[in-house]
Amino acid sequence: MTWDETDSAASDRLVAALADGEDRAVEAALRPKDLAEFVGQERVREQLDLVLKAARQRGGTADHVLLSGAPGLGKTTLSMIIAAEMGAPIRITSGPAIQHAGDLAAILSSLAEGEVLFLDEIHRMSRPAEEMLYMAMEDFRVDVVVGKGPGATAIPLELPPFTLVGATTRAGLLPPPLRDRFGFTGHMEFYAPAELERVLHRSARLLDVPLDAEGAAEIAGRSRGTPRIANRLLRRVRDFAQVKADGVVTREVAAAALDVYEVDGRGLDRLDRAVLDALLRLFGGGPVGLSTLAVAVGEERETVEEVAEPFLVREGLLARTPRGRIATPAAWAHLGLAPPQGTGAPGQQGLFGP
Ligand SMILES: Nc1ncnc2c1ncn2[C@@H]1O[C@H](COP(=O)(O)OP(=O)(O)OP(=O)(O)O)[C@@H](O)[C@H]1O
Ligand SMILES: [Mg+2]
Repeated sequence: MTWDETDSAASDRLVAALADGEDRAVEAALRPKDLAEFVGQERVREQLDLVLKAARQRGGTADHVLLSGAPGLGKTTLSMIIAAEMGAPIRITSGPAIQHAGDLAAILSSLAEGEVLFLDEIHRMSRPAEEMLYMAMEDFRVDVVVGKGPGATAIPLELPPFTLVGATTRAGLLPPPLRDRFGFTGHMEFYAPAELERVLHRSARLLDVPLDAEGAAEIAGRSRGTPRIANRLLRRVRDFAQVKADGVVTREVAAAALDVYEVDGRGLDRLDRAVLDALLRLFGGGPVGLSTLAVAVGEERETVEEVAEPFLVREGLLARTPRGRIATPAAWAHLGLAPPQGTGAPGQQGLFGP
């Protein structure tokens, strides 16, 4: 099971990073339309701005762009911005949608000059399609194979210059020859709270939700560094503000709403807290094996490992060690528990300083 699949299995979570049905319905409306409107990612934005400006000055087509980063950080949004900034049309497809090289040939041969081809989940393309893509990216040419067996012939087909924008949540899975053919790679980072506050104010304006500065800060702190999650939490808080308060999203309203949805002050949900709680209360902070921990929480091993742990590790609450999972001092503090006397649980001595 891949990380993407487990995350989608758990995508009913309010803090899931992958898009759910409601997200897809509203995201188009919330997408920034140009680079200036795109919040954060300063480095990627600045570099991309140069790439696009230079291409425009030359009157040519922009280099191929690879965007990598966790779900919900703005890869699709940025691909559309690239097309808009170039004044070019965009064609959208994805790795899993391209089963055969012929599917890709059909798309490539119908591109207009300068068109942006957005290839989402590019790491999930089939091998033959990938090989066809190498040549298309480099030489703007494909070989279309006609016929079968010994009589088969390859007919070269010239393509108009186009810009490939590839997106991937797992850049490490891309074969190097593919990665090397991108002129520019932008790695998207998780967003700082102040950036998420800007995303939230912008979305609130578009959705006509009265949101004050402290309300935005409260939601931002619970959004796991991810604009998609911030926008989703904003919608739930809006419901609460409308039904239980006077419609205005203040710090109190946001906190009360997200407490109802069991998303805590740091963005942990019920599953995340259950894992930490078991680790601390039942196993004294560890080390404990993954399987044992999963049984204690009543979840599958994979769910704990792929769904809950990545964020806990990122937050510095849990560490994976060869001897098992251990809680950090921050985990004890977060659940309001006192660590065992001394330097921590057996086996943890010296791991976190004196
Ligand atoms: N920098 C940003 N500024 C404002 N809003 C953003 C930004 N990045 C993302 N968003 C918002 O977050 C939502 C999710 O972004 P997007 O769909 O581009 O993510 P993604 O990286 O393509 O995710 P996935 O990996 O699941 O395809 C969009 O609705 C968009 O409005
Ligand atoms: Mg996307």
